[in-house]
Amino acid sequence: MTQPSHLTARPAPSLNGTARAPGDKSMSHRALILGAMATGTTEIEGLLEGDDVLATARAVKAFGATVERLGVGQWRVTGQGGFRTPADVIDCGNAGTGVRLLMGAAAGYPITATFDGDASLRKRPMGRVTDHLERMSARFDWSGARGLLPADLTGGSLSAIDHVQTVASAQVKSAILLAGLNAVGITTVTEPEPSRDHTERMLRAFGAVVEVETLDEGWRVSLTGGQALTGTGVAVPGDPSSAAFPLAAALIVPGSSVTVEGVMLNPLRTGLFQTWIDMGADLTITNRRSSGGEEVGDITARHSRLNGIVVPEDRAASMIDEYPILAATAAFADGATVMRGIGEMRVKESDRIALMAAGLAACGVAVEEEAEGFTVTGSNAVRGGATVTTHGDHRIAMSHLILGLAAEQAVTVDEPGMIATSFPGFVALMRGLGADIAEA
Ligand SMILES: O=C(O)C1=C[C@@H](OP(=O)(O)O)[C@@H](O)[C@H](O)C1
Ligand SMILES: C=C(OP(=O)(O)O)C(=O)O
Repeated sequence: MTQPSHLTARPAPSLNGTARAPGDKSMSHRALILGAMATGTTEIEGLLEGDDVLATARAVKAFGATVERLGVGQWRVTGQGGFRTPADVIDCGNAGTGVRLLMGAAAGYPITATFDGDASLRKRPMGRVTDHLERMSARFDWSGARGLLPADLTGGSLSAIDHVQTVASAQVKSAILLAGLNAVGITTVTEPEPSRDHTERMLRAFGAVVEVETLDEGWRVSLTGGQALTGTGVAVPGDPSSAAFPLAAALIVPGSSVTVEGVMLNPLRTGLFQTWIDMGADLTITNRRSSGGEEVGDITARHSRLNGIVVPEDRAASMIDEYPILAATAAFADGATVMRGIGEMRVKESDRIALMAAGLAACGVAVEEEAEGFTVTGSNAVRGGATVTTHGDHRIAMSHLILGLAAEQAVTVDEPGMIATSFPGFVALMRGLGADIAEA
């Protein structure tokens, strides 16, 4: 199927209805990778069938696991208790999580592998992971610039390290812990604020012992090397980072009420929802339950008058992927929404601070960019009427399309095919709620 070159969102009268969030991307990558490292069978339900995760599924198959798709979101991974040298380059596509976690996992085995990705992934810093894997004795050779893909790994014979992070990163933490599983000694990662803990939780579900110590600031996670994983069942709940888009639309389009069911409520992922509540959003969570080792619930958002706030900087790790959509909703708030301490946004699929600032400004929104953040001053009438360059970043595309639903004039985005990396059903889901999003 050919992808449209552009998508346009037109002002919507109101959005109403109930939808289900797609499976969580972070957990989907981890379920496939741990399933492949384990011995035995891992049955996964609710796997996100987005391009990022499908690249990881192909990667773990290349590393020797048997990977079967049993039905929609239902996958079976049969692991060999280790990785073997793959025949081809491991192409992780657009996925930072995929490549960094796979590098960590693969580093623990006596194999070689070449990792690569698309043009965006080739620009993202890998040294934040590979420098530490090298300290553990893995070797990386770079055919181009050091620290940028493609990279050739020679793994095996690792020693544990004690790593103290200055910026919380679940990808760095996870890569080191996955390598640490096959290292000699106790591997420890200390974070200034806790980042998402799906790796730790899932490792325990696969039978590993992972210790967590709460510190005055942040926490310390450790595991002893030489632990074997055993395949298990994984139920992947809905992705809060994707649920954010239809919920945002409901908050800013007058007359709207939207419920998203089955959203994961891990407290290390819900910073955006708390921030919206702090801004005065009418957001209610019902039907809280436990599923697959995570709390999930149904979230209803109704159109709300939002007030700008200063977002606490120590919340950044719990909503790092959500600042683009927060900025889009802040464009409709009374006053300024100040977002700081988020320099990490500049090294995602794009420089998200620069692209949000440019896209919002093109839509007539007052925005001030800083080195490590930005401030959006809202208004109850956002002009829209722009074509926004996304640099192939799914969250930049979706955030501007949502803004277009509530603006005075339509908003168009380029490279909309990239939305499928994290949210392949985005357009259909939004149309089901009454949104007018179509090929430009
Ligand atoms: O571990 C993960 O699944 C993720 C961690 C975050 O990245 P960092 O670890 O770089 O903060 C986040 O931005 C990414 O989308 C998913
Ligand atoms: C940053 C993201 O993903 P990744 O780092 O896996 O590419 C994201 O999904 O917003």
